Formats: sequence, C-alpha cells, structure tokens
Amino acid sequence: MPPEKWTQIEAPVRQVLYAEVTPNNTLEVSLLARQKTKNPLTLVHISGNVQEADQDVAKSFVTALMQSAYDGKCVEPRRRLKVLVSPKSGPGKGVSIYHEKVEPILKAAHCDVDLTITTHQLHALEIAKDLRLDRYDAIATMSGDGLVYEVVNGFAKHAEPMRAFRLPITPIPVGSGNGLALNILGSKDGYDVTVATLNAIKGRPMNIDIFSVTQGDQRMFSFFSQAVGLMADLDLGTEHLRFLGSTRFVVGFLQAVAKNKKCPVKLHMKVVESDKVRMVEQLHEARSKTTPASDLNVGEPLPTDALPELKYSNADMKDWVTFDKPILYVYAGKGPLVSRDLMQFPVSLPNDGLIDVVVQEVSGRGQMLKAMDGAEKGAQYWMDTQHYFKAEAYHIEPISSKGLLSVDGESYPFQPFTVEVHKGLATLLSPCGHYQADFDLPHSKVPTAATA
Ligand SMILES: Nc1ncnc2c1ncn2[C@@H]1O[C@H](COP(=O)(O)OP(=O)(O)OP(=O)(O)O)[C@@H](O)[C@H]1O
Repeated sequence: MPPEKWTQIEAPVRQVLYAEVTPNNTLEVSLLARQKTKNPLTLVHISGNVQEADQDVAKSFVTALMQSAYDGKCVEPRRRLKVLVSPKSGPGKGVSIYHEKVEPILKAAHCDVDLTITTHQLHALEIAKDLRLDRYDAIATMSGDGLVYEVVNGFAKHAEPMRAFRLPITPIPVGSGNGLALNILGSKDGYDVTVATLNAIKGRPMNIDIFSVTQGDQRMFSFFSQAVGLMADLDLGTEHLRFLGSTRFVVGFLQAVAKNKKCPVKLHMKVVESDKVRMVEQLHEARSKTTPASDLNVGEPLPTDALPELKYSNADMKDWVTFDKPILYVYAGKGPLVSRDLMQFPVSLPNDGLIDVVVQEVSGRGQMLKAMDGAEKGAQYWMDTQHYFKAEAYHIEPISSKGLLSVDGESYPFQPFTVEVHKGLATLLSPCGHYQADFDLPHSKVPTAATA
C-alpha cells in the first residue's frame, strides 16, 4: 500500500530499487519517488499480501520489474560496494548523512556494503592501494573531491594498477565543491546525496582521462584540475572558510580579485586545438555520438598491468606553444563544472585524451568581477582575455618562489611541473555516459544557414 498521505506514486522505472515476493507471500517494492514534482526524492516501500492463486502472476511481475529497473539486466542488482565516508569533508556531516539517507537506500536495494569511516588524511589512499578488486563492483566516496583524489592515487600504487582503475569510482557529495558529482549528475542534482546513491546502485561505467603530474622525480595522478595563480589561491587559501560550504569559493574569488596579483609562471603547451567556436562544435558532435547507457563500455581490463609510461616529463617542447602575456591564473582540468558557481571547462569531454587549459590574462578588476556574471553557465569562456586550449600536455615553470600550486585541491610545492593525459584510464559511474552540463554557441556566433 502507498504510505500515508501518498494517494498515488509515480516514478520512472529506473528509480525502482528492488522488488520481490518474500517467503511469507508478501509483495515488496522499494523505490525512490517524489511526492510532488519539486519535493526531494524519498525512499518509499510498498508491500501487500499475495493470495495463493496470484503467486505466479506476482512472481512474473517482480521478475519483469527487476529487469526493466536494472536496464534489461545490463546492470547487476545487489552491487557490492566499498563505501568510504569522510567525517571531515565540507561542513563535516558525512557520517550522519550516511546513516540517515544513504544507508537505508543501499539496504533497500540489497547492496552488499563494506563501510569504512575514514579516520585520517590519506586513509582512503591506503584502502584503495590494497583493495581486493574481485570483492567489489564499485567504490563510493562520500566526501568532496578529496577522497576521489586519494582513491585515484591509491589505485596508481596498487599491485595491479590497470585492473584497479577499471573499478568504477562513484562520488556521493558531502564536501564543499563536489566538482566530480556536479559533472556526473548535473548542477541541479550534483549536491543531492539521494541521486548520487541511486547512481552508485545503477550507474553505468564511463571511462575518463586522468593526468600524470610530474614534479622532479615525483609522479602523482590528478583526475580533476591543476591551478596556479588566482584560482590556486582560491582553492588552497580558503580552507579556513570550509564551514561556508560552496559559498567559500565566492568569498575567496572576491578576495583574490581585490588583490589582482600577477602569477609568476611561464606556460608551455602541446596544443591540439585553440579555436573556441570549433571546440563547442566538437563538444556537440561528441555528445551526439555518446553511446546509449545500455551499450557503455563495461570496463574491459586493459592489455597490460603496468601504469602508462610518461611521454612528456622530459620533452624538448620544440613544437609546443609558449604563452607570452602576463598571467592572472592557469587552470587546467577535466569536467565542465569546478563548482556550482563556475563552469570553467565548458567544452571538456570525458575521454578525448586531452586536457583543457584555461589561461586568464591579467585584466582590470571590473572585468574580472563581470566574469562572475553567468560563470555558472560558462559565460567567461567568451572573454577575449580568457584563452582556452585543448592540449596533450603542458609544462609550468615558476619564475619566483612565491606562489601556490593546487592539484585536485591539494597543495603541492610551487616548482616546475609537467602534466600529461592518459586517455580513458580511470572509470566512473554515470547515469548517461557523458558530463551533464549544457553549453552552446551564443547567438552572435551561430553560423547562418547557407542559402541555395
Ligand atoms: N577522519 C579524518 N581526519 C582528518 N582528515 C580526514 C579524515 N577523513 C578524511 N580526511 C581528509 O579530509 C579532507 C576532506 O576533503 P574533501 O575534498 O573530501 O572535502 P572538501 O575539501 O570539503 O570538498 P571539495 O574537495 O569538494 O571542495 C581530505 O583531505 C581527507 O583526506
């Protein structure tokens, strides 16, 4: 029976978590539904007795419902999940949100959950490094982007790194920025732990490029972004504002623009594309070819089990482009949204083998403040002082010792570093097989139709 006050329940079949006829002849269905269009998704259990004569019909109904609910059997029900919950991400409510919202949904979907609440920094890295890969179908990180970074770097240190990278990572957002969850689930649902939990249960594997960042003889892996200049100050210089959640970045941006400090670096890039209009067209072309969810790559193992070799850490950079104007910041990465307020890489594609490199020239404070207007939809992409490149690799050389380098929100020494792309190396879970962020040409740049 529908729960009290719910006169009827309507939900897409994807939101059905489980259906069964129990040994004592009760039909039970668990699903996520909204009581009204604008209400949050809620866990709903429906149950009713099955008469002796109706048992076969009820069992057939349950089998058919489970098949449609799990994408015609393309997704295995009862996923085995390693769940990591960080008590220190964002406002620090991860553990209570897990028990109140996430755990009941995973239970209702009959998932096999192995939970760890992280007890210290790098705990997630240690777990990922030694993870028994055949024991799980995915690893869920209930945190911000920090635990995803640790899992990626843990997989890189795994005894079988390429197999480890085939295990999908699925974020459940309780951090400040939650960039990865925003890109997978979209701006509207990117902070919704219920939608993210549904993705952990039903999402399909989607390969993404990740990056090697080399600095001296150190090699680390980045799945999201690297920043120097204003954006690094914003990322690393606002830790004390963590309690503000995502507002922390707006406050930090205003403080950084007030300083308008030139970033003392030289930037060299192995550029593949720099035409902004063409990059938007390529985005649309790639989207139109996105494989339907039921045909996505299900994570075949890669041919070798060694990490990809570095191609550019000692490159001669002969055919590379050097940026020659004063720089306010360099921000490079993968995934359109870096926070809810900023679509920094609007033409980013998950698996094109390229990194999007944004270089903001030093410009007036007024123009930078104006850049906030529409930044959540990527409006700053069209600013003449914001240069946008797709590259296979880039190299940054500080020309002063004073500065910050942020790699996926973590602080690194402000020293020379090189970044290169590994195509499709890591795996996420996605509801649709592409990033959920729309971006288009403004009217002034849409080519007019050719006349006969
Ligand atoms: N028990 C713990 N004690 C101390 N630090 C922890 C503990 N558990 C996790 N951490 C660390 O807390 C940090 C949380 O970062 P995380 O990125 O998840 O949150 P955030 O910075 O608020 O979000 P975002 O990256 O999305 O802006 C990570 O560096 C993680 O290693």
